[in-house]
Amino acid sequence: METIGVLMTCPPFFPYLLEQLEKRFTLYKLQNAPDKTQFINSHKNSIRAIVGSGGFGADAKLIDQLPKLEIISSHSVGLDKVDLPKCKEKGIRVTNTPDVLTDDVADLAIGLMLAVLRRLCESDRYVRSGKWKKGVYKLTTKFTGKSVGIIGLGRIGMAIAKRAEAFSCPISYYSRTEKRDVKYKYYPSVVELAANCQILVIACALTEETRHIVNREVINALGPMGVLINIGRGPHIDEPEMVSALLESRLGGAGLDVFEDEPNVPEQLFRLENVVLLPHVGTATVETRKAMADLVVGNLEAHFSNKPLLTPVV
Ligand SMILES: O=CC(=O)O
Repeated sequence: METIGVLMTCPPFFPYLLEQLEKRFTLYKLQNAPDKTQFINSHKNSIRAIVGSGGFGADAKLIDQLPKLEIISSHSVGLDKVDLPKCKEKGIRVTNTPDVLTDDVADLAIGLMLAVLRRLCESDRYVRSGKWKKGVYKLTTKFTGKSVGIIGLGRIGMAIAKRAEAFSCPISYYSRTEKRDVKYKYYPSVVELAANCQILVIACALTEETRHIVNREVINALGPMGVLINIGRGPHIDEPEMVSALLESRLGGAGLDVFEDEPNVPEQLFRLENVVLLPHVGTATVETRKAMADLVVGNLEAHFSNKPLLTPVV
């Protein structure tokens, strides 16, 4: 294969992906460039592909700057950082990494439910700080049997439902339309879903329609005993509203893997023990990140050898 220029818009965070790309392509690492505009200008005629991630994609401005761009291969399932309409308009192909990460993200959602209700992080801190020697730890809340409401019943939402069922949790969901072949209870609005579950999980894609899908009204419907879990994207939640609700005890707790302005997390949350905060690690296992990297590279190889893409979106 001739040497093809690939622009990596995400930080070179995963050595395996880097190695695989560098073996096959001429890699331009945008995050390492001191002057990004100048960097793009000097390489724009060589760049035929972009590799991005959940946090770093390609906006309309970047796409327009690259006259030879043919494909964007994202190391993520979420494509909210890629301007999809622009890609469609210009005939640029887009791929993501679905399926291989579903288990990890669903596992983490259940982990967050357990961590919030059973106070796993706080009780760990209790032992480490020596407080156990002075007295037993307080009682927590049972997880088994809690009703779980899922926003978005796609691949990840279904995998969460399956796991929660094993904990005898009644499952309900919200999605744009009711799913025909699903036995879980459907609510046509997120407020109704929140009012009828004890744990509300966000598992949908981030789009203009789902931005702030969890707003003040939804949070109030979930209520002071309710727990909010987010393994989707930060902007799914109106974050200041969630922070106020937690501070005012209008919301029972939260397990959050994602935030509106990562890696900045509202510091008021740091002192709340009913909140568990993770640094966007839903897919961050060695096994899954490798499988995602293989898909990123596989899609590029398929495209540049005129074969069908492995996981096309556009
Ligand atoms: O955030 C991770 C992903 O979209 O894969």
